Amino acid sequence: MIRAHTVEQVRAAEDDLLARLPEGALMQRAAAGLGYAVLDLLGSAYGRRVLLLVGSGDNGGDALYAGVLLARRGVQVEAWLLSDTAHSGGVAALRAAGGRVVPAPGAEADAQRPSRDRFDLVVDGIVGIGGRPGLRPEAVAALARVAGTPVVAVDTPSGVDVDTGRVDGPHVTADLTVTFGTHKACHLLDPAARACGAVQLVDIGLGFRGSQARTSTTEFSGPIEALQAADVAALLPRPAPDAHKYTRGVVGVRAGSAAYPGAALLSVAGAASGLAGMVRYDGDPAAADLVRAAHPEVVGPGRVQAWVVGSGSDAGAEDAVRRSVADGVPMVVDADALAFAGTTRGRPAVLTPHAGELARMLDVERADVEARWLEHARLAARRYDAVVLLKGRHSVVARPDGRARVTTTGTPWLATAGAGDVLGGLVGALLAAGLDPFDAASVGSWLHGAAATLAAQRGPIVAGDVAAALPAVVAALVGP
Ligand SMILES: NC(=O)C1=CN([C@@H]2O[C@H](COP(=O)(O)OP(=O)(O)OC[C@H]3O[C@@H](n4cnc5c(N)ncnc54)[C@H](O)[C@@H]3O)[C@@H](O)[C@H]2O)[C@@H](O)CC1
Ligand SMILES: Nc1ncnc2c1ncn2[C@@H]1O[C@H](COP(=O)(O)OP(=O)(O)O)[C@@H](O)[C@H]1O
Ligand SMILES: [K+]
Repeated sequence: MIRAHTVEQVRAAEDDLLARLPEGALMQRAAAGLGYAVLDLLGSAYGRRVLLLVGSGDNGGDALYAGVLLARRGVQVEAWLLSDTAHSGGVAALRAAGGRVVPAPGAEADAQRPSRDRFDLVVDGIVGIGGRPGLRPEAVAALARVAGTPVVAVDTPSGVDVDTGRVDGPHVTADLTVTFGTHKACHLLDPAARACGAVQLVDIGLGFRGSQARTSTTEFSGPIEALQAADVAALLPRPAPDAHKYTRGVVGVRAGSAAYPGAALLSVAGAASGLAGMVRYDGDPAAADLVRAAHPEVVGPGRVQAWVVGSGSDAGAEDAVRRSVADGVPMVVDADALAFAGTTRGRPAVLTPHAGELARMLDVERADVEARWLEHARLAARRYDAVVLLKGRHSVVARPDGRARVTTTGTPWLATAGAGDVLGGLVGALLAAGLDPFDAASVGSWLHGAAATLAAQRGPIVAGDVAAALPAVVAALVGP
């Protein structure tokens, strides 16, 4: 499990460790991890040209000492200091290792112009966890001079809001972010996560004790996690040796309509992933004929352990929600049914809006949701007293108490019509199999993204391909 920690928590953990280590040891660990990551990306050292953008703090210090490691291996390293108080030990060490140091803008810098504007790679050591969101003009100007060059961000892409994943104003967009000790929220949550590129964690020995909530300071707070393959494997329902179809759980689908029969098929395809014992379809008769033709194992209405409601339900959504709520079993509320999500209060439920649907549910603009994914998912979870799975590039699953998980599997090819219907069915199957709404939503979202990535290896995908790839993803996790 990846757990993001706040800046405050990182500082506290760092204090514990600093007290036990010789001065500078922690920075050397970080810089070594960073330096080797840069070497990996460069593929070779001798004669390659790397630019360090160095701010006033320890983030710049990490960049400078990584530059020392690179210079010793034959990389031509140049550092542009963006402040006249850059890490002095790091500056001296880089000079001693043969690196070129260009002072901060001013009289001295005018006398010593940067050697060139062409580099193989830029290391962003402008600011890390000590940075305020946004960039100062000198940083913006320096980045503009090397636009188009691959960027490795030190700890965080400078300019993003580390603890919320928000992006207000100019920021670095990296190809790789090398972070230290633990992930931070900005590595998981969009839009900041998009600015990170790939994220590599370097272990520097930081330890985190006690509850994460301990040091939380905002009203809507709580741990932020990202499931990994092993976590999903551990949570996946598997048939007991003496299982029969009813003990494995029955999932019911109330989706699709005469106008949208395809939604019934796709919702059922997600539910019929094999993770529950049986699938029932209870919807439009014409859609039911199509469902039976495509999925002969699907049966008609009856008792279920979870309902999936709303994908393509059209005018039937309100009635489908009402009848499902009356059953008292956990439910997935998707698409057309989200307009009636208020009536599920007090029942275990997973609401699965995309950003536009969540904006309507909260009466805000879609752009607001897309600027602050976590905050809006948490707000909706609390307001609707349900688990909210806010779908997007990095989907966010939030509980009413603020705990949240971010899905990092997936591919942009998944942005295809009907993909959400498959997801709803899959989450319903996991609910029916006995997972609680938070686990069902986050495990389902992880599997859905992984299945899309697998299917997309053969080329562009449609929603049905995602459902078809689910068994192979499950097999890779838990074996046949
Ligand atoms: N905390 C830890 O556990 C470790 C931290 N290390 C490094 O230290 C970094 C944190 O260092 P610092 O606390 O010195 O903080 P930073 O280096 O992130 O920023 C320091 C200073 O930058 C200036 N600043 C703030 N916002 C700015 C902006 N938007 N534009 C330009 N300048 C701005 C401020 O004067 C601030 O004090 C981490 O991100 C990491 O790279 C590592 O060396 C090792 C371990
Ligand atoms: N850019 C993206 N990268 C990865 N996954 C995406 C992206 N955009 C959307 N998705 C995923 O694709 C699915 C789309 O679902 P949804 O918006 O409900 O579409 P539909 O209503 O057509 O089924 C969601 O699971 C969402 O997380
Ligand atoms: K940085």
